[in-house]
Amino acid sequence: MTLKVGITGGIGSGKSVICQVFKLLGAPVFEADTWAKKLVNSHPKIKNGLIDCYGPDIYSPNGTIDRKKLAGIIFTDSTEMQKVNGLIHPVVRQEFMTWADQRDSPYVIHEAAILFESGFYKMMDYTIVVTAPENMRIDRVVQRDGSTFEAVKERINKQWNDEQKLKLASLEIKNDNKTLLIPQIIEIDKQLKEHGKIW
Ligand SMILES: CC(C)(COP(=O)(O)OP(=O)(O)OC[C@H]1O[C@@H](n2cnc3c(N)ncnc32)[C@H](O)[C@@H]1O)[C@@H](O)C(=O)NCCC(=O)NCCS
Ligand SMILES: Nc1ncnc2c1ncn2[C@@H]1O[C@H](COP(=O)(O)OP(=O)(O)OP(=O)(O)O)[C@@H](O)[C@H]1O
Repeated sequence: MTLKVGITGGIGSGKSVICQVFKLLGAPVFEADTWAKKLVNSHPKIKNGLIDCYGPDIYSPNGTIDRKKLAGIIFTDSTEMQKVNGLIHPVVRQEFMTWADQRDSPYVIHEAAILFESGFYKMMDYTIVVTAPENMRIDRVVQRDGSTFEAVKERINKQWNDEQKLKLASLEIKNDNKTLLIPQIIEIDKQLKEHGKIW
């Protein structure tokens, strides 16, 4: 049976970098956010649902989502966010299950920024939280995206904190520039491949 391993972490924690290493070790990685963004533009159930809620102008004339409009709706009103997530998440979940069933690998990775918040974690055999000190995360995102300190801080304030995530997680990967990163990843990969479990 293919094990399902969920990886999450706050903005700038290093989820994507770590998933790249898992990919190099041969693990298939499902990037939930990338899939969700693709499905918003292509899946009839989501498209019809969003149009029913917000009118046809939520899509541009070429059929792609108006990101600014949707972001304006969901990031200012948590009820609307729940409604939109209620349309998107069941479809992403279904796509993930189908995708995972088709992979020939001892384990697969599900990378999601909101693994716990969305309840996706319940479908995983193991969950990993990537952690790093807040200031380091902010510095990384400022460097990566050219965002301001304040803008990153605002995002952080809207996400669950590490303590909340770690309470539900099976494991932590420390990406704090103090603990060696690659050996932590190699050890998890080895446990999964050789023993079909993480400790
Ligand atoms: C709402 C959209 C158009 C906003 O685009 P924009 O480029 O302004 O922002 P971006 O994509 O960088 O997201 C900003 C941050 O919000 C988080 N976020 C995005 N969508 C959601 C959501 N539905 N629920 C909670 N957090 C979300 C992202 O993880 C990220 O940290 C876009 O994020 C989108 O299409 N979201 C739907 C995809 C989705 O639900 N992703 C969540 C993971 S399954
Ligand atoms: N150990 C590290 N050493 C140096 N740079 C790092 C390290 N980990 C991550 N980075 C850099 O920090 C930035 C943030 O990392 P990454 O994009 O992987 O984070 P993320 O958790 O996926 O963020 P987001 O939630 O915003 O998608 C990237 O530019 C990445 O290259």
